[in-house]
This record gives sequence, structure tokens and C-alpha cells, in this order.
Amino acid sequence: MKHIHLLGATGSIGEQTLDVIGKHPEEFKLDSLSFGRNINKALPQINKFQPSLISVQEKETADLLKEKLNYRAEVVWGEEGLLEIAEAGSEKDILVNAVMGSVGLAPTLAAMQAGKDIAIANKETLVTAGHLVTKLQQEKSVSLIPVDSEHSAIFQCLHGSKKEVKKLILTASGGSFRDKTREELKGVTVQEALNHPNWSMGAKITIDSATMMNKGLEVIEAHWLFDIPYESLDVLLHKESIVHSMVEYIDGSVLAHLGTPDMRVPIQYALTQPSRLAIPGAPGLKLWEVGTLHFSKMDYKRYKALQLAIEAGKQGGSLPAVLNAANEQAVAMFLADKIHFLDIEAFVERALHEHVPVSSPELEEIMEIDRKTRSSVATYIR
Ligand SMILES: NC(=O)C1=CN([C@@H]2O[C@H](COP(=O)(O)OP(=O)(O)OC[C@H]3O[C@@H](n4cnc5c(N)ncnc54)[C@H](OP(=O)(O)O)[C@@H]3O)[C@@H](O)[C@H]2O)C=CC1
Ligand SMILES: CC(=O)[C@@H](O)[C@H](O)COP(=O)(O)O
Ligand SMILES: [Mn+2]
Repeated sequence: MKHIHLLGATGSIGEQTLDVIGKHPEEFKLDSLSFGRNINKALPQINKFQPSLISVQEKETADLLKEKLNYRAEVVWGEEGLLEIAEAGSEKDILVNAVMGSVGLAPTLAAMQAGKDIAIANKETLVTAGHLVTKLQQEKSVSLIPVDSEHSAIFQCLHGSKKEVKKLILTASGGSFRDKTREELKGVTVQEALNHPNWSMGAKITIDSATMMNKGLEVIEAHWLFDIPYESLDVLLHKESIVHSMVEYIDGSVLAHLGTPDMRVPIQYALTQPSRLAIPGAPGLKLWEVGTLHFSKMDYKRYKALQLAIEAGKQGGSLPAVLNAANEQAVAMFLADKIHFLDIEAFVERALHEHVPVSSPELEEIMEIDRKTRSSVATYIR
């Protein structure tokens, strides 16, 4: 029986993690969970799984939740609460980090300190502080198992060895606006941007997918997860999201991981690897129904955010943290209808330009840079 601690239980990844756990009660037990503010979504799941520790974003939600629980549990709140979840239980437990944004960084480090393996969906953790996370991972000999579909695909193709690898190739769907020119992007709405062609995900990552920032974050994530230089990381447009990513070897062989766009596959694999379990009710891949798969070269001029991210990743230091914080702030402003779609990448570019880089920032510096960048970007509205 594996004991699971879940950050971000009311989100897209969180809900699918609960689905995986609920389908295999003989394999998994949910010991603790966190959510932000969505008490209506959380409550039925909490009463079903009865975790002994729950963390929420604010004290008011904690007080309300305590009144509504139908069993006894400890309820904590705030960023401290996320740390309590990260540290709860024993070294043998797994933390699933499915919270959105750089708020996921400190709990990742805390769980590693506590000796836990982490199933990592929260890509912002590795983007903002890949150097700190990988250093601690080695010191504590813990595993960081990818949940992000592309990284899970690569992890599965690699089978634990990077021997004779030439390139990792991340596939990108192109997001909601893949058939639009940059000129046509000027008038797009939030509703249109939230309409991803293949995946049903949280709002922030869906916008990242439309700007292609998601793939930029994923290139940085892959660099740290697989300890691979940026020169050996490629991005390929693939509009069907059936090939989740590929590994090219020195002899020209290419191994790919295929499947329907269903995040329960990488989530469950992160919890069971190297073994596998069935996913009851999953439709399975019927390639004859898909018919044709399309691939095309990435156009870095069309997708400027991708280029900004790769450049920030290559330069390293504090720049990826600035990229991430500026992007989180700009996406929140776009979702609130305060800025245009193309402002997102313009604001990220400006924040990077204005930042004085720090070469190897510690956690406190990263958190301060994150706070400062968000406040600066909030003032960019014309
Ligand atoms: N969705 C997907 O298919 C994929 C997602 N990922 C990554 O996984 C992570 C989660 O994505 P996704 O599930 O889509 O996100 P969602 O927006 O759907 O969910 C985010 C979760 O985090 C909680 N949350 C947000 N902010 C805070 C905060 N400040 N403090 C505490 N809790 C908070 C939310 O709580 P509440 O809603 O209750 O307020 C919710 O439970 C992201 O890093 C994303 O990039 C990676 C690959 C695929
Ligand atoms: C499901 C998942 O892993 C997302 O990160 C997904 O990859 C988004 O798709 P695109 O960024 O390729 O549009
Ligand atoms: Mn992905």
C-alpha cells in the first residue's frame, strides 16, 4: 500500500489523481491533501477519502471546512500548511505536487528534505529553482518522477538510462491558436484562449499552451529532470497530442511514447513505476480512428514565448525565475481581461530585460525575485 500526499486536489491534475487513487484502493491510501479555495469541489472528495491532514489557502476556508467535515481531521492553512503536508507521514510516502505556480517550490524542497519521493506535475518548481531542487535530490537520494505528459513519455522511453541518447524531442500541440498568424492573435479573447484542442486542463496552463510558454517551461523542466544540455532538446509541432514525446539515439533510432490525451496515464505511472496498472474505463488508443499524425518544424518567430523561455533557461541563474513569475502575473492579468493576449509575452520580455541577473540564487532570493517581478509586471498595464 502506497501512502499519498496530494497538493492541489481541486485542480485538473489533483482531481485525476484522486480518480486514480479511488480506482485502486488496494494500492493507494490518501493521507493528506491541499486545495486553495474551492471548498465545494473539495468537500465530497475529502469526505470520501478521509485524509487525516488537510491544508487550504486561507484561514477563513479552514474555519468553514472544520464546520463541514463529517469526520475528525487536522486542518491547516497558508504556505505553512503546504509545508506541513510536504513533511507529513514517512519517507516511504509519495508527494504528488499538483499545485499551480511557484508556490509549489518550497513544499517540493521540504518533502525532499523529509526524504520523500515526489511525483512532480508542478513544472514551475523546476523552472524557478532547478539548480536547488536537483542538488537536494542528489543529497537526499530521493526520486523526482515526472507527471507532465512529455516528461513522463521521455522517462518511459529512457527506461532509467541516458546512454547513447542524442536528443530529447518534446512534442507541442500548438494550443488554441495554432492555426492563427501573429496578426490574427491581436484580437483573441480569454474564452477562445481557454479552448485547448486536445487537453482539458487548468486555466493557467491552458493559456501557457496557447502562448507556447508551456513548451518553454517544459524545455527548462526537461533540462533539469534529465540533466541534458539545451542543445540536445528539440521541440516539434504535433497537433494531435498522440505522440507525447520522443527520444532519439545516436544510431538514428527514435523511441516514442503514444497514447490518448489522458493525464491519468502519467499520473498513475508516476505512482506505480516501473510497474503498471490498468485504468478501468480508459478508452485506449485506436490509431485507425486517429488516421493521420502530423508533425512540423517549430516556428520560433511565431511562438516568441518559447524562444524567450529557452534563452532564459540557457542563461540560467535567476532568469528562469523571472520568466516564470512574469508569466504567472501576466497570465493572471490576461485571465482577468486586463491585458491583451500578445501583452503576455511582451510583459515577460520586459521583465527579463529589466532584471539584473543573479548567478546562483538561494531559495530566499528566488522567492524575493518572484515577489518583486510580480509587482513590477502588475504596473506594466498601459
Ligand atoms: N492540467 C494538466 O493536464 C497538466 C498540468 N500540469 C501542471 O500541474 C500543475 C497543476 O495544473 P492544473 O491541475 O491544471 O491546475 P489547476 O489550476 O486546475 O489547479 C491548481 C490547484 O492548485 C490550487 N492552488 C492554486 N493556487 C494555490 C495557492 N496559492 N495555494 C494553495 N493552493 C493553490 C488550486 O486550488 P483551488 O482551485 O481550490 O483554489 C488547485 O487545487 C501546474 O503546474 C501545471 O503546469 C502539467 C501537465 C499537465
Ligand atoms: C498534458 C500536458 O502535459 C500539457 O502540458 C500539454 O502538454 C499541453 O499541451 P501543449 O503545450 O503541447 O499544447
Ligand atoms: Mn506537458
